[in-house]
Amino acid sequence: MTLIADVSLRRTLDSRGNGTVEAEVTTDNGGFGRAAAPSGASTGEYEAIELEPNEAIAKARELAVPRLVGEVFAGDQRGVDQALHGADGTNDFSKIGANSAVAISMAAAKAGADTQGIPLYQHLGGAFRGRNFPVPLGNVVGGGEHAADATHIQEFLAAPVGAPSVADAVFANAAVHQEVHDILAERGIAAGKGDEGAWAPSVDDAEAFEIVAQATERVTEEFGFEVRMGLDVAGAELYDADEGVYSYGEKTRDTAEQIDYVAGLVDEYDLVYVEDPLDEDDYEAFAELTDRVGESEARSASGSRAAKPRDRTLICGDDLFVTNTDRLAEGIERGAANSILIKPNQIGTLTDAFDAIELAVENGYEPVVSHRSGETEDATIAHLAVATDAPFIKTGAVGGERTAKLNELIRIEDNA
Ligand SMILES: O=C(O)[C@@H](CO)OP(=O)(O)O
Ligand SMILES: [Mg+2]
Repeated sequence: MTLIADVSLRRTLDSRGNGTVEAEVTTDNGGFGRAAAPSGASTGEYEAIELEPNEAIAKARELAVPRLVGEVFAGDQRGVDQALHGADGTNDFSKIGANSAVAISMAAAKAGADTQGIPLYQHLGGAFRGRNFPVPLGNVVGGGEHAADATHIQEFLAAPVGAPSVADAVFANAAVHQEVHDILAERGIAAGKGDEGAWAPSVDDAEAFEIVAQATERVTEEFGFEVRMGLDVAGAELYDADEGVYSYGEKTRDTAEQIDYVAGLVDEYDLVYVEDPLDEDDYEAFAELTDRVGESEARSASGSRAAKPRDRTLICGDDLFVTNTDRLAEGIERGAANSILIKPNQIGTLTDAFDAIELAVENGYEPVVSHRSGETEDATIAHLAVATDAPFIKTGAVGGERTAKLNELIRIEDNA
């Protein structure tokens, strides 16, 4: 049986050098799972609450562990996650910390898979998953909250939508990352890297667009399949609510101008994906932009999810939805966005993340599974993306904590 026999928690390092929560779950028949919580920098205002790691660990030991050990089966993910909610008692995990909750939730899932001797994606998604793979969105240039003195737009993403396999896609993104470096060198621009391994040159956004467009064109040619471009604008970080404007250094844009600006970028750079183009409270502006650029002819004609996401521009809500079904339901109601970013630690458990994905898919919203800027070697999100048939995964292009997920996707593809 998969009855949980032990839950242990410790403080470990994340990729930024901050502490995080790592959980280990063992079952009475020897199943084992280990997982660690990631952490954001450009966090949404409505995310579940992350506590200081030692505090989160102490609270989880006191309140959650007794409800799990000898009480719940690791293979029963909803049971595990219900116990975590019961132990916490709030709607934002502010009592035990979303970092403790998500680490335990993911470790239990791995223990559940381990006892059955099957891969995690199969435990979470069932026997028929593993044929489709998500397109990896790779951050190749960035700034915002992830790097000082770099671009205002937080992430310029490579999107290898034409790749015949996930392995080809992963290598294409790494090649775009290298091309960007070469182009920067050709232009005599020095650049360090931001939190997610993307180049963080001190250039304006217009030059970054030029550079990334050139790099994706070169790689498209070299690899022989289409590599497009995407963005995470992280609009809430640019938005000044008092003034009602988006600030790009000296240059500001009001909401109507921001919508025009992003719609113009979609056309000019044939963007396949735009995340958080607007403020996290502005459902209306999201709806207006989605109306303008979110639908393609292919999608309108079929009206179903069967239309490939690459046929239209995904307008994705990250800080807007924070993986929360209530916020997503409001977005669906108001026609805001056509895609949702899925970050398990934003909501605290895998069950909540699954419920958000299910609601999204039922309503024609594409789920995009995502890492955080502060990461660990944990590769659960690779399995989550395959388990849910997500069309995209956003998990960087290079760097050990990023390649942990990318290489896991290659392994899954190889063995599936
Ligand atoms: O905004 C985002 O989408 C993420 C990950 O790229 O950043 P952070 O983890 O800092 O919120
Ligand atoms: Mg984001």
